[in-house]
Amino acid sequence: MTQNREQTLVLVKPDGVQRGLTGQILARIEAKGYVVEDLKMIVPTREMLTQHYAEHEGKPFFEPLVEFMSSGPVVAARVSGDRVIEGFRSLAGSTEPTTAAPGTIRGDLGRDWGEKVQKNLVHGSDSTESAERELGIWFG
Ligand SMILES: Nc1ncnc2c1ncn2[C@@H]1O[C@H](COP(=O)(O)OP(=O)(O)OP(=O)(O)O)[C@@H](O)[C@H]1O
Repeated sequence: MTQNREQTLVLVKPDGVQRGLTGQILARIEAKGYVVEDLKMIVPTREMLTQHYAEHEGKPFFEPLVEFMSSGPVVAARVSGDRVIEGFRSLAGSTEPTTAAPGTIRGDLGRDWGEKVQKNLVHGSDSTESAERELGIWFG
């Protein structure tokens, strides 16, 4: 059997923390068998977010996204497991919470609020390269 143990960065965004969903979100990660290796709650700086969302700089939702992400505490988790990068993204569901599949974090717990940014509760790294880069930003 191929082993592919990886690490990923999971963020519970300010909407998830503010709505008191951190415990439920972490419970889903653990229930699937992934391991929370490190955990912290911080209000991210604009500098961290500009690095984190570098690929979106210049897009119309970039400014509202940085504002939203720095509007309150975020819970950052370093999570490990075999194929955890794609596994967590599958658990999170697609970007738009209104249409994310039921059974996923975004599909079950999220919706649209008529705002400029999709408040979609969580972030998960999308590749091993992104995970390494993002874990450096959030955990140093
Ligand atoms: N078209 C859009 N309008 C408003 N907000 C958006 C839009 N696209 C993305 N966002 C916001 O920017 C974030 C980053 O976009 P990205 O395309 O990387 O989404 P994702 O990979 O599904 O989510 P994440 O990277 O947060 O896991 C999204 O999670 C969402 O909060």
